[in-house]
Amino acid sequence: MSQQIQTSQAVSNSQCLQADFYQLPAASDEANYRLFQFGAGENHVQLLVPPAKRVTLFFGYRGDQSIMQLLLLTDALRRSGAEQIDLLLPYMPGARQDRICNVGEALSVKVYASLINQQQYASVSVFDPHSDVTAALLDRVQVIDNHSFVAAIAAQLTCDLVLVSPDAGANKKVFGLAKALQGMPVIRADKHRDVVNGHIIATEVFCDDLSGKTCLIVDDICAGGRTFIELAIKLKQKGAQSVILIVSHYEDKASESALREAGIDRLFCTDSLGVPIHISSEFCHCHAVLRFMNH
Ligand SMILES: O=P(O)(O)OC[C@H]1O[C@H](OP(=O)(O)OP(=O)(O)O)[C@H](O)[C@@H]1O
Repeated sequence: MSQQIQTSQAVSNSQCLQADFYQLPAASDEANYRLFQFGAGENHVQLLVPPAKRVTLFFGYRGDQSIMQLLLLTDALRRSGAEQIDLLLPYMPGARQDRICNVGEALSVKVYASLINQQQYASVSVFDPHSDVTAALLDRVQVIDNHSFVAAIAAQLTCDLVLVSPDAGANKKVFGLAKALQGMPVIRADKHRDVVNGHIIATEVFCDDLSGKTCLIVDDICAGGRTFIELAIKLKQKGAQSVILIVSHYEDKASESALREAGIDRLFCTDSLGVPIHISSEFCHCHAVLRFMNH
């Protein structure tokens, strides 16, 4: 009898420990739940099998509608018995809107963070958010830096590498990264942005000669790409042999020809915002973000 009890206890312990994995957007062969929209536009989620008590929920943000899907899926999981939900959040929405730049704006990052906090996740793991404000606002947060992502790329390159910090806001993170990469040299740069229209007015690189160097520009996100276009032009003017852009998040909006013409030779990103489709695979190498999220 005791063996029977031990066996059933062992099974129930392992069930307690084992977490089900859910992902949103759903995988093409998703069998755990279905998601659809009613005619008026509401999303609807239905679980097809009961979840384990512990669930790991990977949420790839795909616009604000996907936030609603996340809230519905979270609710469905809890109602069906999930007691502990750990959220993997490769991209924190609103992370760049971390301060009020113009009168009348919303503090977007706080709004998104409040919604996530209301879900009472056991933990929230965020990959390379724009600034420390994200970590300050989210409850039970774990920030996953870009070190292993950049290290995996740098390991494939045999040339004379330098890191380039594109602006003052990136300095702290890039110097931390340099330390993790056994003291790789850092070139600092800065840009001046008109906060009213978002245009970049000037870019400076604090270094004279980059002859023979392969410059790794490392930043959290490439949106329109103007930051990196202006910077790459300056780096090539200073003699850089090669310029490689490494961003954790890629919005898939920048023009490949504009990036190339400015002197960017390759782009590395993750699929935190989806696999880019408007850029060629010869130019852009996209890594699966889950690999770098300690999962
Ligand atoms: O591809 P782009 O359109 O040029 O945008 C990308 C840049 O924007 C963000 O910085 P941001 O200028 O918002 O930094 P800040 O918070 O320091 O103002 C990000 O960290 C990149 O540097």
